[in-house]
Amino acid sequence: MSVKLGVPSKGRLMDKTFQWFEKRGISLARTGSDREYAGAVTGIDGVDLVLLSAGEIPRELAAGRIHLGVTGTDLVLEKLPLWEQQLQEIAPLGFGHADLILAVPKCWVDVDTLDDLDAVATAFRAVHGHRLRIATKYHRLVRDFLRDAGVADYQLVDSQGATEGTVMNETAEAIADITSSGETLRANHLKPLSDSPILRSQATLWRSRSAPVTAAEKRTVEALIERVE
Ligand SMILES: Nc1ncnc2c1ncn2[C@@H]1O[C@H](COP(=O)(O)OP(=O)(O)OP(=O)(O)O)[C@@H](O)[C@H]1O
Ligand SMILES: O=P(O)(O)OC[C@H]1O[C@H](OP(=O)(O)OP(=O)(O)O)[C@H](O)[C@@H]1O
Repeated sequence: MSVKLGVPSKGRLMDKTFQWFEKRGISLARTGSDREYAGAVTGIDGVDLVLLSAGEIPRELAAGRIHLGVTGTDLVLEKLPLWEQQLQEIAPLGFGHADLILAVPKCWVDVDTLDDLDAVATAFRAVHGHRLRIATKYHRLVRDFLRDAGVADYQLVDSQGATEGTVMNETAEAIADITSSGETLRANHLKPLSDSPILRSQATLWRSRSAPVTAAEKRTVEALIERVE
């Protein structure tokens, strides 16, 4: 048996994760054809690379099907309410920085803060007969944040991608999504509320607290952590 290391299977997170491990003398590589999700680890013995969707890595760690995994703080906090009992944070990786924010149409000139949003949400319900819709895939984080801020007159609309387009498509009035450069918000005529972000996220290496390990695998996990910390 080997230690399983889960890494995002595509895009910027995968490339930067590979570079981060490479700098620490551990080479991760995809093997096979472009479309084959197979990989290999060299530079340390007894570790298997498991290529996964970034969004599924928290669940795989919590279930103990992988021992170590790289994914964003946002995805862990959204998907695992009791994450500290299930995972141990090993190291922030210094990339994949993004803020989870609430954004509204730029033309809402009187709405800049959560208090403004609260006022608009109440008025919106009175005028339209339904609650102001916020599109997001971060249901738990947004709900908790708005509850703590005392905002109640809204409904969440599920959006698993292209969330900034929902306002233009008239399926939501506001959005909650990750932003880094702000380009996507600007291109879709949205502005973030000026309050602090709901969450600041970055790519992080996590260890599962529940993955079963033999004595040899435990030594491998600890050796890998020592190499990268
Ligand atoms: N523009 C961005 N800049 C930096 N990090 C980002 C950006 N967008 C998303 N991320 C981060 O990348 C991680 C993966 O994002 P996301 O869930 O969108 O995955 P994905 O690329 O759609 O992949 P998959 O569909 O396979 O899960 C998240 O932790 C997120 O915070
Ligand atoms: O602030 P920016 O630098 O413009 O980045 C923000 C965008 O990046 C992510 O989308 P991604 O490209 O992962 O696609 P998605 O719509 O499928 O989530 C995120 O969901 C935003 O849409």
